[in-house]
Amino acid sequence: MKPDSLFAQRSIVAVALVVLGIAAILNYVQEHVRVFNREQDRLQTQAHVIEENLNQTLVALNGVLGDIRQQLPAVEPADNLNRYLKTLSDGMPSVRTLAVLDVNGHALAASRPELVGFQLIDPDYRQQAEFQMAGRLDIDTLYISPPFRSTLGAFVIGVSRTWTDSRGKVGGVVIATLDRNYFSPLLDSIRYAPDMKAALVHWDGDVFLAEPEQNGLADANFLRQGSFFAEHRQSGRDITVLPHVRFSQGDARMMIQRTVKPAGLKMDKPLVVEIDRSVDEIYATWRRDARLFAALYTLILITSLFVLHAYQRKQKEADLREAAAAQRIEASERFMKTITDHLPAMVAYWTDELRCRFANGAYLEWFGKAPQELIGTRIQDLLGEELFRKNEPYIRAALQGERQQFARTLIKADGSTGYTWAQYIPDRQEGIVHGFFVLVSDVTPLKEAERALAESEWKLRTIIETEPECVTLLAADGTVQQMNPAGLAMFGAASEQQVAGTSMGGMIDAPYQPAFNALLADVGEGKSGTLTFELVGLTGIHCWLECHAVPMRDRNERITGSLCVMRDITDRKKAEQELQHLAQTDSLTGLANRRHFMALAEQELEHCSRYGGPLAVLMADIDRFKKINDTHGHKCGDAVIRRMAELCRKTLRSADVVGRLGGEEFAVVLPETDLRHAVDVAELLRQRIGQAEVHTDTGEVIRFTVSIGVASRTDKNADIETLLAQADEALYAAKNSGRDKVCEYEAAATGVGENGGAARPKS
Ligand SMILES: Nc1nc2c(ncn2[C@@H]2O[C@H](COP(=O)(O)OP(=O)(O)OP(=O)(O)O)[C@@H](O)[C@H]2O)c(=O)[nH]1
Repeated sequence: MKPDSLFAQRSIVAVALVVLGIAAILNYVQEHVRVFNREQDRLQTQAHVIEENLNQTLVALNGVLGDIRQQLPAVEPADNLNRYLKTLSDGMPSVRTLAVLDVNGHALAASRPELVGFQLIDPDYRQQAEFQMAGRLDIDTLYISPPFRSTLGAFVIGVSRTWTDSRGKVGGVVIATLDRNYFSPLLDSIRYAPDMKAALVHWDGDVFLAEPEQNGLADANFLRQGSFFAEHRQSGRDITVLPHVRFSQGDARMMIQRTVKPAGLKMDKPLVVEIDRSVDEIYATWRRDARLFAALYTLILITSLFVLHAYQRKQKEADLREAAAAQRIEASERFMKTITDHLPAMVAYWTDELRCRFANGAYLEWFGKAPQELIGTRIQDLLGEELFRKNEPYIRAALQGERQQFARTLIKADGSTGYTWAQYIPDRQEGIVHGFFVLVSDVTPLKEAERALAESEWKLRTIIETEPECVTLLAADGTVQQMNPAGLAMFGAASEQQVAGTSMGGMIDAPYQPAFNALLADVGEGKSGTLTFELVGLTGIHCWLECHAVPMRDRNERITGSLCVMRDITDRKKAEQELQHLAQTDSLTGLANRRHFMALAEQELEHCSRYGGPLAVLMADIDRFKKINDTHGHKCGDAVIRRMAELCRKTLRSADVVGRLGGEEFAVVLPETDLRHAVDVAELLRQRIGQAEVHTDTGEVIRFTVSIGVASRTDKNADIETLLAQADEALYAAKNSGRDKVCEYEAAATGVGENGGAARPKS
């Protein structure tokens, strides 16, 4: 809060308090005047009540005294007069005694008969009466005596009129004494406050009656030089109001003095009613209210000052907090501006009235504006009508609280085409949209990169789709995601949908599936590998594929699957198989040649060694084959050899391994066959060969025989060469024993065979 504001607040409170104080003071001054006027009116009214009563009394007495005076000659004797006076006196409660006095003051008749003959009048009053009687007599005047003590001791005022005898000579006075006991309650009745005093005073200053009764006051005389009473007398006014009199002792008082002198009544001296009240008591309520207000005002003053002080202190604290917050906001705004100015994007804020409130450096630069030019500008003016019309739906939607994003192609200031990606982000606070943030990114490089990427993708796709090899993408679980047309053709699929989601492992032949799964597992670990396998496609086409698999990774280098490039190697595989077949097969007989036979024999021997079964070997050689050749020609010799091979195939089991070791020599491995059964097989073979015929082109029939050596595996450590050598030894024995024989090899050779070797003929 500014010092000016603090001062203003203090001034306002001070002025308010002063105004309140002045208003209250004015009000209390007015109230003071009102209290004064009201009290003055009330005192005057009360004085008037007494005056009226006295007026009536005096007028009535004047009449009564006049009546008595006229009746005097008629009322005789004295007793009758006494009764007459008593009757009149009883009818007038204010009158204590009615009496007819002679000039000496002796009672000639009285309402109280006991007074007859006594001198009733006070000596002072008698002097006055005598004075009246001496010649200044006025029979029309009502004489009011000063208060005096009567013969019976009562304190009275005498009211008298002069009477004359039949000769017109003054005979005395007709007098009525006013009873103080009658006027005392009357005077007391007009006192409406305890502090109120009332007195009935004779014109000469003698006090006749005072309420409340005060010691000595009844006998006091107010007619002193400079007294208030003397001033009232001298003023000649009927009424005197003294708002603030102070006696030598006592409090200040408001006093009313009223002369009692009925109009039309001739009196020698009037009476005076004097009423007064204590000024302190008159203003007691006012003063109490004023004190109360003063206390209240002081309380209000202190409270106001305290509240103001507390409020201003809180305001100062709030100001400090606000200033700190403003500093933070300013720093934050500076920070935000620094950030936004370095952002490779245009940032701005538009209010709900579509006026710019903030724009970063890039935004200003794009539109070529300075900050002071742009802030407050209408968006229509900045964008222009055409662009505004295009963007207006997004603007309206953003102001409805919906986030907007859209692409826009713009012509830049330098004339080049720029691509932007705009976002309108509503500024929603407590459900109300106050404006929206604009974030515009220049995506021209991205667009160009996208275009280049699209071109690259198109090229790649073209390559893949025209690639004669199968290119397929597999998911991490080995299912097909994508496959190019060449791949679809290999797998016999009509469309990509037919294979999409299918397990690749399930599509290849069962024997290769473990190896293929192992390959995918390796790829899943980041390795690459190659596998050749056979495949029977969906349409039943058989082919050989060579698959090269590499891992596929996402942008985080996470392996997401595998890329498999599969080449159809069926032709190559067939050629290889053909070559292998040729390399392993004897071209004349189709049997395994020596090398292949030896390999197969090794396998069988190894199997036998592993599982512990028996195994036998035959060595067969056509007898005197040279002669056949020589007799029928080499071609017929070949036919004999082929027939020999045929008979071997027909006679022996498929599990038996037959090979042509060279010329007319054949070897056979008989798995799971002991020597005895091997000899039987050899014998059967010998017999069938012996029964066979080969027809030459010339119609001749060639018959031939064979010698067979049999050896069985008795020594577990014996290799195939040893066994063949043993069988060959038995063959040698068969040859030597006359041919067309089967000889078995015996380990403990004792005279076996014709040459005494370790073989002996079977038959
Ligand atoms: N037609 C033909 N003859 C062959 C082939 N290979 C070897 N020969 C001949 O087979 C003959 C083998 O003769 P020999 O080794 O002397 O034995 P043999 O005449 O059968 O006499 P024994 O074995 O003792 O009964 C030779 O004359 C070879 O030229 C062949 O592939 N075809």
